[in-house]
Amino acid sequence: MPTPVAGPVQCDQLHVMGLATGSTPLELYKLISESDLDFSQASSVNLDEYVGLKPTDPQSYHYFMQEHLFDAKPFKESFFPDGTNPDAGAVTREYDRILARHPIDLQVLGIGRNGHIGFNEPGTTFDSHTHRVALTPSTIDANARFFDQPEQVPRYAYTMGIASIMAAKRVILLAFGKEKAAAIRASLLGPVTPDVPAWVLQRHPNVTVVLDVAAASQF
Ligand SMILES: N[C@@H]1[C@@H](O)[C@H](O)[C@@H](COP(=O)(O)O)O[C@@H]1O
Repeated sequence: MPTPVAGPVQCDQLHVMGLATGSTPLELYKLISESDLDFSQASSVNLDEYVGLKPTDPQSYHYFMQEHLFDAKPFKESFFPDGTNPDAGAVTREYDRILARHPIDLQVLGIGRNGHIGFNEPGTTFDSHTHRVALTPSTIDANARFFDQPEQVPRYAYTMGIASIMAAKRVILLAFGKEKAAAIRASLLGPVTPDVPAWVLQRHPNVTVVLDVAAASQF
């Protein structure tokens, strides 16, 4: 019988984790929080952040990550695009520099109902790096459930680009629920089109897709 290893488990292969927000990765973050995994020597980079929200704002993605993962599993360092800085050029250049210094070993991804990844909305070019986006009505509507009033949903966000996501060594795409089924089918089986940003993952050499039955219901 192998002797159980006591104490925290270092993830030797994971120096940099790319992290996503939204309801989809919540269960994953809960499992990690309750595990013996130790990320204190690893870095994290988040996909995106709303423009105009401070890290202390409960609706910010920074706050979300603190609450759902970092309080239980602190990383050595965690990065987000600076949502408080309205100078998009400065924010995106700085985040691209951070990403260049922190190549992602494993990127966690959810997917929007319209096939967006991060906040790369339909039509985003596959060679895009960090940029500022105007959120589509569909995304504003989908994310309104996290806000008291729909008009509180920020209209802009900073997001890693599609090329930034594709540079990750490995990707794990999670999708749960029937409202994701059409986007999943179009992404995994559909023809190439920037209208479904997640389609680009068909070109990535190392993607794991985790679906529940409802999200897989259109295969
Ligand atoms: N920027 C995030 C995405 O990274 C996330 O994948 C998507 C889906 O969210 P949910 O998992 O709540 O359906 O929401 C937001 O738009």
